[in-house]
Amino acid sequence: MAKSLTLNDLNIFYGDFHAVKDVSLSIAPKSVTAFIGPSGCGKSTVLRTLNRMHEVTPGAYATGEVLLDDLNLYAKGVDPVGVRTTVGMVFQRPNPFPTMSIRDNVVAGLKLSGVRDKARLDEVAEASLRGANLWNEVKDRLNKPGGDLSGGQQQRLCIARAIAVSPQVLLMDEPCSALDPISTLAIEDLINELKSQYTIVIVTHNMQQAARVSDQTAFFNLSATGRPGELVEAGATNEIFSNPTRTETEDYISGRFG
Ligand SMILES: Nc1ncnc2c1ncn2[C@@H]1O[C@H](COP(=O)(O)OP(=O)(O)OP(=O)(O)O)[C@@H](O)[C@H]1O
Repeated sequence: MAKSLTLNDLNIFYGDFHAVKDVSLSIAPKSVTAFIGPSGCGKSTVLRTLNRMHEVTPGAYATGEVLLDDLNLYAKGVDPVGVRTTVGMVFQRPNPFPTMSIRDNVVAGLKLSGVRDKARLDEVAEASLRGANLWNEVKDRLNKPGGDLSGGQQQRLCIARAIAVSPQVLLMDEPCSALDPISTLAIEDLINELKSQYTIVIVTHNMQQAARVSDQTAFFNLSATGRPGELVEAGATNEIFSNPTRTETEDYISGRFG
């Protein structure tokens, strides 16, 4: 079941460095939200706090709340490993285990959590590969290494791996930046299909991509180097692109800076 995310007064730090300031944002279930903004404004940092990946960096921490429906992911007693299963992540560069088979790549998370039944693993591998629009291309070579696939196929394999553990939210950090235009369109089509089941948040530098795939756009900026990044405005993507409230949003979207 896809869930909502609510960020309340989120402040994010790397040791002494205040990287992102006072972010409050609501993300509806089964929607796609795009994070846009110039380099260094904190898009990836905010994304990583949504599944507690951020705190893997030594000295990094966040204050405020991230609610998954009603559950505060930062409440005492919440297991960050469990959070990362519920809120899955796909990275900029496809990162399958290169020598592991395609099938085993998809079910790696399930195996780690103790599932051993072969029929069950085969079933999840097929469903996840179908869900990632990769099944037809790989069904005859499931035992070949994941590293043999093209870049676009590897990224869809990583999406299959992320959905195999039945997450409620999918985070994508510039998932197309290492891909050619045709593979990029395949991933965008896939995002459109996945949002019927998952809540999706995507960081992108590509304005057309944000306009094509997202329902909501959040524009981040920073007032000067060394200052924390801030959420300037968020709203329905067609509004943000056609009629932004703030001049800096308009300047960024129209390519006047960033
Ligand atoms: N591991 C880290 N340790 C210390 N500072 C970091 C770390 N990761 C990011 N930062 C700093 O936090 C700020 C926000 O970085 P972040 O990568 O989130 O920005 P971004 O908007 O995603 O940038 P880009 O579009 O270039 O990927 C930057 O000043 C960056 O240097």
